[in-house]
Amino acid sequence: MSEPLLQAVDLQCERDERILFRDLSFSILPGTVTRVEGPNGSGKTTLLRMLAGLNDAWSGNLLWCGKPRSGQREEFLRNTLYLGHRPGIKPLLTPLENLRALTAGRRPLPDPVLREALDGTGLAGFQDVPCRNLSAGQQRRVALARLLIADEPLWLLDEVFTAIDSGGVSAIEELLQQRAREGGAVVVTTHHDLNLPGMKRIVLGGGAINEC
Ligand SMILES: Nc1ncnc2c1ncn2[C@@H]1O[C@H](COP(=O)(O)OP(=O)(O)OP(=O)(O)O)[C@@H](O)[C@H]1O
Repeated sequence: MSEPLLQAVDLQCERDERILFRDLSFSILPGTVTRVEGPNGSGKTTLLRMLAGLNDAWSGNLLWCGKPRSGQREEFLRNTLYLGHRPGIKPLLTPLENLRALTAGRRPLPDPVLREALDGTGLAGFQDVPCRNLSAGQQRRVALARLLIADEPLWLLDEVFTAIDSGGVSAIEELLQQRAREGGAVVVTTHHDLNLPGMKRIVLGGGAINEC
């Protein structure tokens, strides 16, 4: 069996003196899609932000490729794509300008590549329109265009299906499976009825359970 990309050991997180989860252990293996499930407020976003290195209020251990993540933060960040539950789009910028800004710090790409990614998310004809004039689903699609050009092996995706129509959801499902087929791994939270073949689950709320 291949080595996990990410391993969580005995994670515990408390919010306002309430334990969200404890003794939570799981492995994220290459070639897998894992869904984090649980009711509103059970800690899905909190867990994803912990995994992404955006929240330090937790205890336990996280290993990246078998070694403590704390000692290899830059390596971890370089290999991880996190999309939060807000699209993170600047309303005054166009989709193209937003995508340029979102990718510039990591892997600057030429405009034709960015335009192709925006086309691929159904934004042909809207690439130069300020995002404030786009619908909620179109704004989400600007953020999702990153998935078409991402080379990070680990994707952490929080509620990225919000405001996306059924055709768009199917296209994203295919991208997640493609990342897994390519040897990457995806951890996703969603209230959508996502049911991919072989999908792993981490279930929060009422005592955390995991199946991976
Ligand atoms: N910065 C914060 N400070 C204090 N409590 C917080 C903070 N962020 C979240 N919480 C609390 O932690 C709990 C879990 O929140 P979280 O957003 O992780 O849940 P969730 O499972 O993603 O919910 P939803 O399905 O509604 O998106 C909630 O009770 C929330 O109020």
